[in-house]
Amino acid sequence: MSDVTPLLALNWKMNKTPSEARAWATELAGTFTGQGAELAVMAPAIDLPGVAEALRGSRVAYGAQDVSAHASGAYTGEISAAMLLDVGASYAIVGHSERRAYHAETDEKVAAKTRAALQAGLVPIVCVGEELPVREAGEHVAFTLNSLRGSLEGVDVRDARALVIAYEPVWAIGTGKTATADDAEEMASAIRGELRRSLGDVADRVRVLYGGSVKPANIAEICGKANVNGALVGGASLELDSVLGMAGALNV
Ligand SMILES: O=C[C@H](O)COP(=O)(O)O
Repeated sequence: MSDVTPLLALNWKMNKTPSEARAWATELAGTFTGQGAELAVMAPAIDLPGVAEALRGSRVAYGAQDVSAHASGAYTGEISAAMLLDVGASYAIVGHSERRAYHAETDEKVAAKTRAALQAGLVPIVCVGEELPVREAGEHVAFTLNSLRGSLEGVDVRDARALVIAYEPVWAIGTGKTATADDAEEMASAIRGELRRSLGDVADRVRVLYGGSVKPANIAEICGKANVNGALVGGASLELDSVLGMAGALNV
């Protein structure tokens, strides 16, 4: 593992009511000691005020699962970066494959959200990754890098901590099929190369995460690879024991 502090980002997706989220976060705050990794809870937006209160004074960060491309105005149902920052959020997932698939989010839209987050001072976790037929055709690297370029159109970052990239092969999400650690490293390394071309040396310290059926039993091997700086976790992020197990496995 490199000297970049790994990020363990917990994507609850559409799980946990505000009461459940607050109780869970209270328990986490009392248990997590900050073992060698940064931990961030990516909660449903409506859960965030309660999560914020529960995590106050702890070493756990939090964020949202999406953010509007717009700063304010007539965009019914959307939540702006400024609103998220106001409840103390540090991160927003952008371009998750479920948003791309179920909400028709294109790379262009993802780039607009990424820019909006960055302009406001919220760290976007920009997700890219291929579907199974693309991998089977051997085109996964070219596809994912093309998507990354589109998702970062117009983005310029000087501080490596301002941006996080998550490689999530769609075929490994919620399926129990994990990419091998070598698969994750192949793509993370390619992503870093692309970031170097667009951002320069700052790319060496941008965190590149892997996501897709990560759990306590496989996180250390995957995140032990040189270019993998943590994980974006769905299913295994819902239970406290499993989260503490993953955080412990990342202890460096
Ligand atoms: O954002 C997280 C990913 O979609 C991975 O989900 P998963 O860990 O349930 O496979």
